[in-house]
Amino acid sequence: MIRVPRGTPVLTAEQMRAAEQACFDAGVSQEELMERAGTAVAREAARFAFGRPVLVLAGPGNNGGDAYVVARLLRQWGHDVIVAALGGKEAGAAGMMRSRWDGETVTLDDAEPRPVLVDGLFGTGMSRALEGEARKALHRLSQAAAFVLAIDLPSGFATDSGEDLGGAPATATVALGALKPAHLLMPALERCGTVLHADIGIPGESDICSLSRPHLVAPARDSHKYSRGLVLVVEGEMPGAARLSARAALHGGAGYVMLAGQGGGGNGPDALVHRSVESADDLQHLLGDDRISAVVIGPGLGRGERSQALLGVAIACEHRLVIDGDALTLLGRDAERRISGRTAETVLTPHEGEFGRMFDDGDGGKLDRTVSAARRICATIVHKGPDTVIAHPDGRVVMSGDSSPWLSTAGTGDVLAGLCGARMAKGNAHAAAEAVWLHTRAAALAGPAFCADDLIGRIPDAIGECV
Ligand SMILES: NC(=O)C1=CN([C@@H]2O[C@H](COP(=O)(O)OP(=O)(O)OC[C@H]3O[C@@H](n4cnc5c(N)ncnc54)[C@H](O)[C@@H]3O)[C@@H](O)[C@H]2O)[C@H](O)CC1
Ligand SMILES: [K+]
Repeated sequence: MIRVPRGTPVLTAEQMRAAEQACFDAGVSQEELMERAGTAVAREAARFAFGRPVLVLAGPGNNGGDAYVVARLLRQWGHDVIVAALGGKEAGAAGMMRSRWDGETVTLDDAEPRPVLVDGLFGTGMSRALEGEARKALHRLSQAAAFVLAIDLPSGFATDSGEDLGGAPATATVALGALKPAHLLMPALERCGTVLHADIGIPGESDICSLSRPHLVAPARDSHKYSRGLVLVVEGEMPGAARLSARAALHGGAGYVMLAGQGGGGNGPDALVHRSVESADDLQHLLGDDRISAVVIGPGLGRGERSQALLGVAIACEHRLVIDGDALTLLGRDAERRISGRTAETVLTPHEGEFGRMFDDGDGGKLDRTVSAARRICATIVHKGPDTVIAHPDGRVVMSGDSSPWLSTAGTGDVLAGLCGARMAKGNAHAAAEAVWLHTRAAALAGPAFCADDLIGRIPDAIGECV
């Protein structure tokens, strides 16, 4: 189920205001923008209302201004609409839209619940916790509604971090002009419901965009296993995890996958080549093979001295490197010092706990913290979770908010690490986003209650949708 529009620019509140200002400077009035915003939302409200009575919440700012446009248009189209207002601007576009509403208006306190609620209390201007009458009424009215449509954002969530400031959930949200980080970050991500993007003529340029299906190309006719990429996966104390990564790399498009360690390869596919590595010196020797395209270390690595020594050799090598799992824990707060000097492309794939152990928490949201860490460490960070943030050192960011909750099972992180290795093997700058998309899509195809081995089996189908 596509919850968020794919490949769509994501703008922060400040970037949004700058984009709106650029429109005003180009001669588009705030009233015109508000009319476009309100029309886009009214069309969706009419679609979902099915003729049921509508209650429109109008806040004190421009989100409220949009709400008055929605109410006026729905009434013109024959819908039964009442506005519940919280204060309200006299001046400006919002004041004008408020004055053009000639239907019934009640206070939030007096508002009776109705089946369809349009939430125009607060949007990107949310600056502090929602309290008092506004919070009480919003929760009372949204809980009683059968369908809640939020204008731009569900009221009560911080635009740039997705933090819950006392907000209430929506069934669907119409994102105006561009997506905002809150549409793709927990907990707001879960409260937006289905996000619809309304292009209202605000050109939104951004380094941040939502994840989209990659365009992959089938191997050229003269390809061979080395030209498609040799991925070496380092085995550690738990060889099964490395085997999951290695199998994921094989199905993820690598031409040749080598499993290097003491595990003997287990009963993995015969296509998986096992090379015995006892010591760090053995690994160092193996990494001297310049046919290697990418190295994956961390899944099941363990945290003992031998693991630390293997990690040291992998970091020092000249190959593209994926660092996951135990290797991230071994790096800890030393990550920046040990990784930032690498010349070859490096991708770290931490979950929230591993990220917190490597980087100071800082007070920003997940997006800010990941972007800042990627810049500092000069590596790509795939900050995993239901809201995955992929931050590149050059400032490019891809956000994904559509992953299956069934991914919360052992080994799926190992699979993603192997997929990253396979996609990096071709040396493209979008490898991490490709891997995350394939991982997310394979999970959707695997349906409910899959295990990591099932997930691997679905990767070719996901690739099939991209070539
Ligand atoms: N993106 C677009 O293309 C357009 C967006 N529009 C709409 O404008 C809002 C943003 O409007 P703004 O006036 O900046 O802020 P809000 O309406 O979200 O908030 C109103 C006002 O409320 C005050 N406030 C903030 N937090 C609280 C709180 N916790 N309790 C009480 N009051 C609070 C604060 O002073 C805010 O200024 C955007 O979301 C769109 O809906 C344009 O209308 C059209 C183009
Ligand atoms: K809103």
